[in-house]
Amino acid sequence: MKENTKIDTTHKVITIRGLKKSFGELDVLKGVDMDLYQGENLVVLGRSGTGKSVLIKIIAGLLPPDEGSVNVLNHEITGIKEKEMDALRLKIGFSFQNSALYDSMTVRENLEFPLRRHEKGLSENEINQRVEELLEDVGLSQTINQMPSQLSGGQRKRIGIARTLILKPEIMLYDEPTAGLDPITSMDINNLINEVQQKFNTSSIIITHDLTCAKITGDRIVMLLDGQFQRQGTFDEVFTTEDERVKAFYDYNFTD
Ligand SMILES: Nc1ncnc2c1ncn2[C@@H]1O[C@H](COP(=O)(O)OP(=O)(O)OP(=O)(O)O)[C@@H](O)[C@H]1O
Repeated sequence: MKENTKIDTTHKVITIRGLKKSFGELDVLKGVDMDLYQGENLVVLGRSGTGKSVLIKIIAGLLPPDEGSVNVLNHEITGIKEKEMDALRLKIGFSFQNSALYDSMTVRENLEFPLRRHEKGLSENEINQRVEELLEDVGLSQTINQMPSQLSGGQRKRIGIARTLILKPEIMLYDEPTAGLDPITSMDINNLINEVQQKFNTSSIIITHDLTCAKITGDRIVMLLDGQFQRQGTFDEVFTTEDERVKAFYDYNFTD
């Protein structure tokens, strides 16, 4: 069970009602309702192809919903104007499954990049300070002048998350944060996700099929099955069920 989280259940940062999304004949999301509270880590679990990535791409304004309401930080994103969405996107940190660093840039340059692009008024001193502070926060100050090719997979992932954090997002979206990492490195990333929650007071959605990640990072878990959220609660609540689809997911996946 997680401790020390500062969740404000009176303040929703995302509210989704009746969200539907299809691709041609394929109905992926068939009426999803979801809330994300201020300061919460919400884990979305589901098998491959159930629409987890589609869900967070809709939240990030990268895919349009077909039906329903998606409210993010008090902006309804159905039919939102591109300019308003661009401004909103800056408050959403999206850590992609394969979020690649720029190979030809050092760690410092990788972290400077979003700042130079989106916060044009900053002095060189301020840029240096933001980069150095953030590297310290993610425990990788020593890598500042290294190239991505010189980092381990876990370090690259950490720097990728740091690059997302540098714009101080209010919401973090993590798409399969532990995919392709060994169990020890995965645990390192799980811990980082919790540290980010505590230090930056972000609200996060973590999509994963890694149950260890779900258990460690999730204040609340929702399970996407057949296009809808079928189970939600704490980790133990979600898996205390006779639903064979949920039990199968647990038995196959969990190694603790
Ligand atoms: N832009 C798109 N065009 C057509 N089909 C799409 C598109 N994006 C996603 N899909 C389909 O929607 C379904 C859900 O995809 P999604 O990537 O959300 O799955 P997922 O739950 O994230 O799976 P995984 O765990 O494998 O990443 C898949 O069948 C996928 O092929």
